[in-house]
Amino acid sequence: MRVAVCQLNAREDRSANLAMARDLLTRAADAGADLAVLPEYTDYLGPASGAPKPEPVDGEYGTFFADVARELGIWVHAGSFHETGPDADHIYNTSLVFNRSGELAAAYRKIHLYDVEIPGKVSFHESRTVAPGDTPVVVDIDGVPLGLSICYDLRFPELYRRLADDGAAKLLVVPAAFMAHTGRDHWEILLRARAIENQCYVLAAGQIGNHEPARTCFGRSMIIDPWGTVLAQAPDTTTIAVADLDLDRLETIRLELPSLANRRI
Ligand SMILES: O=C(O)CCC(=O)C(=O)O
Repeated sequence: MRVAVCQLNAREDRSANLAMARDLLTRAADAGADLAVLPEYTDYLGPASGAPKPEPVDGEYGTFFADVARELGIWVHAGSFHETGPDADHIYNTSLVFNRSGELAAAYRKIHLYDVEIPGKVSFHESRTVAPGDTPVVVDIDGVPLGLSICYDLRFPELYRRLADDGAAKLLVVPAAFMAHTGRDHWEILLRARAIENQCYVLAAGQIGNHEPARTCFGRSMIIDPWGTVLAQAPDTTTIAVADLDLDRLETIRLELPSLANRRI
């Protein structure tokens, strides 16, 4: 299976963001990818005051990526978008996955919300405008189980253990808009830890660069194997990173170093 992670800089112009995403997905398909992954909030990353009107899963955002998946004939993980929430003040931060025919294969609502106060560095209160999801999701991609998560979820290993355990996930996906301040020290180490401890491939697609009013995203989108080795990493620009996943290698690692089987629960 060949996979691609797409790295982009979404801003306030939703049509421009979608056009950029389509361009990267096309590049991924041209490179022979079976599955391509977009970052968190591919629809819009800008001031809360200009945020797009939230939509249902089958709204414009979903329809756009369903069409792209069908046209390109690849699996598309459409990052995340502003989904209609449970009340007027809250949306859901939701990922959608489309199969090669453009059918919706899965939807996942971000469970862990980024409520952080690091004086002078990060002040973020996601739960003021976003309601948490409550359901871990694993989706079958051409016979390979893919576990879903979004950005801050990365800090909660119990979610990934559940995806790998109950869901039998072999791939874990992390669409993100990871802050540069925390990303510098935590992004790669957390991604590689999730890969090693769950003996899974990890596909991490991040936003890159500045977004109004005051957010800088770390980028460094990467694909990691179950041994924790980085197979591909995007440079600091709008681009894709591509890697071939070897499921036999995953089984060999699980057989030779059976840490999942050696657990004492
Ligand atoms: O966990 C972090 O440091 C960043 C998380 C984040 O930016 C997000 O969830 O939007």
